[in-house]
Amino acid sequence: MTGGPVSRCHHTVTTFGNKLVLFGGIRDSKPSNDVCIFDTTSRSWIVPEVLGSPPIGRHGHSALLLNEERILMLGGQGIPFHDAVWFLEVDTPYVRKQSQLLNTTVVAWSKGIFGNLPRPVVICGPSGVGKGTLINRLMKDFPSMFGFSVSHTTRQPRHLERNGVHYHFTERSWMESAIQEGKFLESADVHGNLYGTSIAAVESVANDGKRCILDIDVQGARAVKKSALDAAFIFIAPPSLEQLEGRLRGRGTENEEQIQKRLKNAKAELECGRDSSIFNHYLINDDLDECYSELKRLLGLDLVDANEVQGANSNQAWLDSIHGHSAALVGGNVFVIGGDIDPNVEPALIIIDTNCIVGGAPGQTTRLRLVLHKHRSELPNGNHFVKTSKENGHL
Ligand SMILES: Nc1ncnc2c1ncn2[C@@H]1O[C@H](COP(=O)(O)OP(=O)(O)OP(=O)(O)O)[C@@H](O)[C@H]1O
Ligand SMILES: Nc1nc2c(ncn2[C@@H]2O[C@H](COP(=O)(O)O)[C@@H](O)[C@H]2O)c(=O)[nH]1
Repeated sequence: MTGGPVSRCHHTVTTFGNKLVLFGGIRDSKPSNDVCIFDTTSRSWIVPEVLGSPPIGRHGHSALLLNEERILMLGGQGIPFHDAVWFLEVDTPYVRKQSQLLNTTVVAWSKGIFGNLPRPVVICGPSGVGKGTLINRLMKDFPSMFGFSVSHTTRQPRHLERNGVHYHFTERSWMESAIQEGKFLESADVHGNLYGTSIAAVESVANDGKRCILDIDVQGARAVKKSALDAAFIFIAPPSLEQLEGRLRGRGTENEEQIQKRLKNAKAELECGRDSSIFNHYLINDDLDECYSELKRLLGLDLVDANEVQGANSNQAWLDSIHGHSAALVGGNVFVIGGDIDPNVEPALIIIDTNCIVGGAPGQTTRLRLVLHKHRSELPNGNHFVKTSKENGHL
């Protein structure tokens, strides 16, 4: 409990049960992204535990409670179209579970996406099979399309491995606490070290509008399968255990004891790779070029020219820097009226359908749908469109 949030203006306050959820505004002359909750029964302020990567600070945005479980935050001055919709989950199953775990009030951020994002891809297979080689090639050929989920690990960095690029190299005690705090999507003991995918790692790729690639072991794949992340699962197998051993030795990054441990674990992993309740696809990495072509085919890239691939989300400029507008919810449709979209552009009417949204924290909320976007000049009766709509009983 505190005496209340720092004073501000151009924020939003949304009613949720007996609580008021305050977000954003100009605070200390800067756009803020903090969340404070006022309990109207006890008349006291609560500072919640905020999970997920938050949006950058904003003011002049609007906020609406959807289905008594999440608050849609829309726009904000200077906020680009691709960052305009965020959800603050206040009572979803994920938030309820985390509240129980952490024994405190929890809210969680999830970025809103129009349409479908391609599913994240989990690449799995025994150590030395060539996962990293295939993923590096994919990232090099399609840099604007794919982003790598940088895992945390307690193992020592290899020669040329960079912290924050290949892995976040971490102390076990730090990682164990972070896992307890719910910051990891999955984690596992692999070949004697702790590895894990943080929620932030997956979110950071998705927030860049890219398709996330996870290179994780079979225990991790099992855990991700059970999570809210709707991913495609691909298992990569070697042509033989002898060739796997040859590749591991040829790589020259492990000592004899570690090689033996990895080869021993490979046998169980190869059995698990055949489990069709987890893996959608099974590839044998014999000839590298052939395996890479097959991987591209599975990902729908076989007919795509790597040089022509652009980033996602290119046609939503109608939400660019929308602020000072008002928004109302009717039957799952968000009606956005007015607002300074751009000093040179007149106010508009925008209708966004939230009825089909899927996903949510930890991760993004997708399948938002644009129903209508009209400039003032395109609306009936020019300046009086709100009055006219009231008279007609609909917008
Ligand atoms: N099809 C292939 N034929 C021969 N060598 C290969 C093939 N694919 C990969 N390699 C080589 O095998 C070694 C292991 O590959 P890589 O490091 O990509 O494996 P990995 O599956 O990512 O292993 P880890 O899980 O331990 O990170 C590398 O030296 C790589 O050049
Ligand atoms: N469950 C997870 N497994 C992971 C993760 N990151 C990597 N891995 C797997 O560990 C082994 C060994 O990797 P190495 O870099 O030490 O050779 C390999 O199978 C990886 O796929 C993770 O975040 N979670």
